[in-house]
Amino acid sequence: MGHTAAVCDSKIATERVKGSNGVDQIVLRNSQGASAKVSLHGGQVVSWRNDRGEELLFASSKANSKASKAIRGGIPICFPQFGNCGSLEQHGFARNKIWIVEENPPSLPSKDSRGKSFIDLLLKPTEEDLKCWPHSFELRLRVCLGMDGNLTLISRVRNTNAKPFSFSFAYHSYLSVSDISEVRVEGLETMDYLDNLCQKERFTEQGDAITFEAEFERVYISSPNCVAVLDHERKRTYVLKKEGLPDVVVWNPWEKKSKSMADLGAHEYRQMVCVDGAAIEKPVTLKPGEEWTGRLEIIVVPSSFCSKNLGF
Ligand SMILES: O=P(O)(O)OC[C@H]1O[C@@H](O)[C@H](O)[C@@H](O)[C@@H]1O
Repeated sequence: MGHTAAVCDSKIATERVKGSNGVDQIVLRNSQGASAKVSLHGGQVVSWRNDRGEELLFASSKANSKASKAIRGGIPICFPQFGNCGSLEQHGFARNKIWIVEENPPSLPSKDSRGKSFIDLLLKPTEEDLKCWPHSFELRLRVCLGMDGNLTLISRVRNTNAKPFSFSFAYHSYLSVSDISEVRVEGLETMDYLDNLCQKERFTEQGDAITFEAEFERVYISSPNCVAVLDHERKRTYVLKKEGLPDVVVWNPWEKKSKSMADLGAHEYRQMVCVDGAAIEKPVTLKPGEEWTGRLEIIVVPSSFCSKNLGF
């Protein structure tokens, strides 16, 4: 992690450290000892720890250390394309670009800053980006760590072009779990989904909750704004609350696919599940000057708390 230097964004003191891929990361801390780390590579949250120092996001032991690649784990930002649905590279270019810290971004509601440690990042297209996606935009990301340790990501996309454009977006959130066989995703019952393992065919979720026993790759359409991921072994529940993000992606590569992924350890698929707040099925369209906001808050609670208080 080498060099450290103080970064003051004038609102809150944060720290800048060098990531193992050589790209700077911003460390956010709250007064309770929780922390989050955001890489300028991709605007990707690469670590989120609670006040006991436990890592809440999965990070692969074989994560690529090249500065040109997204890290396998954390929360990569997929923009302006999700997956391979388009002419761009898989999941779009934003996760592979170097973002900058923005000192004075346009204001956000006070709930997205009050009492929180936060950092604002900005991505604008380069000449190179404009050749493959000819739309001028500003993509802003605020990452906030609350007093309670909650993690909130707020993305804003502004059309700075003279013509409308459309895009897809996802917070590709790799949650750390004890073992995938212990995991249950609640809140997506009866929802329609596109199954990426069946040529994106549309089905309706029949089960009470999602459990995992094979490769899983679905986009749940127009899903509720609150989804819970329960880890029975750890008795820990992640609650994802989203705004402006109608869809939820649920992904686990399972054994065979993970063997083909050079940056994932042989059995590491068991320690992760991706549950993403996303806008995929209906791409977002912005007219010149318009702005879109997509907000994801992740809360971690004991599982007993969740079932009693969150209505699952
Ligand atoms: O390996 P990547 O590009 O980070 O993508 C990871 C996975 O992301 C998922 O969202 C896709 O549904 C999978 O098909 C893909 O393999």
